[in-house]
Amino acid sequence: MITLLDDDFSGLNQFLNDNSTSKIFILVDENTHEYCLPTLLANMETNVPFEIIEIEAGEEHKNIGTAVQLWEILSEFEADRKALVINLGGGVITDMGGFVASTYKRGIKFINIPTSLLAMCDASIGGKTGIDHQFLKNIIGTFAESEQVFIYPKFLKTLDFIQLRSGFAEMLKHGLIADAKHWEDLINITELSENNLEPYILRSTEIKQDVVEKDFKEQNIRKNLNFGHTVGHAIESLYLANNQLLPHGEAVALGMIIETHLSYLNQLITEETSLEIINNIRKFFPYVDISQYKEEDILALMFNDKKNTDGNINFSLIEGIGIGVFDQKVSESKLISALDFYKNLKN
Ligand SMILES: NC(=O)c1ccc[n+]([C@@H]2O[C@H](COP(=O)([O-])OP(=O)(O)OC[C@H]3O[C@@H](n4cnc5c(N)ncnc54)[C@H](O)[C@@H]3O)[C@@H](O)[C@H]2O)c1
Ligand SMILES: O=C(O)C(=O)C[C@@H](O)[C@H](O)[C@H](O)COP(=O)(O)O
Ligand SMILES: [Zn+2]
Repeated sequence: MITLLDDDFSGLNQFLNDNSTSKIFILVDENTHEYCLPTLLANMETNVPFEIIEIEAGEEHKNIGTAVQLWEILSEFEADRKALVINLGGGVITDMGGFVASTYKRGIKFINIPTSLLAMCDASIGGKTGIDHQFLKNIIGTFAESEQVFIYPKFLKTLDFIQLRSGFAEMLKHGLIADAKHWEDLINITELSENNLEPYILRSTEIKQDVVEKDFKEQNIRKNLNFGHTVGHAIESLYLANNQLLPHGEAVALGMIIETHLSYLNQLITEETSLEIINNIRKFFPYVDISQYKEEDILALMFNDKKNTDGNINFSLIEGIGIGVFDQKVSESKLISALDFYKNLKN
């Protein structure tokens, strides 16, 4: 369940009041500690004792080392099965906090209070939790639903532009796979800002929630939400492995460009439609340099994608604006040609 929070956080307080909880653990990173926690603490009304747990910000900390630290902290504080974890942060916090909560003592309750655009529109919803391992994205994880998601759009006021744009990529994805009108609305935004984007957050959450309700464990239609991610995750992994920063959404934007071109090469969309999509994505996103990575390394990572079966890469592509299609096979030559297509966009 997704609840939009008013300034007094009454939706959250109602939840806390209705649930019998032994102790609350609020998970933050250093940024959400500084920018979001004060608002939460000023408005949260509960007699339940709470602890604040801070981890370092960034994808490079979404790993087993941090998970171990968090399990140990829960254990030191004798968190029992009636404890509640509040994940206050971006997708790293909601993925990691959800993973830790869903595995500690075989699962304790958690709620998500997303603070980045990406987490509000995508990561906090749908129960995919996880951590990266050996630079493979979300390779260890669980499907575990949060008790509730509480969205307070005003948290976006302190989010920087790069992170805002990163979340915008997932919103574009929602339009491309499920709602041509959402896509149109988004590409007509002239300047990305929290004010201009706020009206469209709700639609993205609806699209995500609707897909997840139909296929929680990603057996079929949920795979559409992975559009742009087969290539995107491979590139994100290579950046991570090389200690370079590439926000998730930028990797997804690049992935969507390449996978849109693949949709054209597989004759699912016309060249005209593919160029319309690609030009619009490029209006918002900078070129990501992938020339330093070998094609064989990119392909090897894609062969470890979670959607694959029987040694085949299963792409989630589009067969029109607003129409996702999953389990699509692509020949290796088309894949290489799509990577080359992207490299040639550099100039
Ligand atoms: N589970 C899912 O369905 C799902 C969906 C999409 C993405 N993800 C995952 O989400 C992660 C990306 O999430 P993200 O983009 O939110 O990254 P993030 O959590 O790293 O947040 C981005 C940066 O913004 C900062 N930040 C967050 N909220 C802020 C605020 N209100 N003010 C100031 N700074 C703030 C964070 O501290 C961080 O430095 C990736 O790990 C990705 O794999 C998961
Ligand atoms: O919720 C989903 O399903 C998605 O695919 C949403 C993606 O935006 C998200 O990045 C997700 O974490 C990717 O999942 P993965 O299974 O490919 O790790
Ligand atoms: Zn994503």
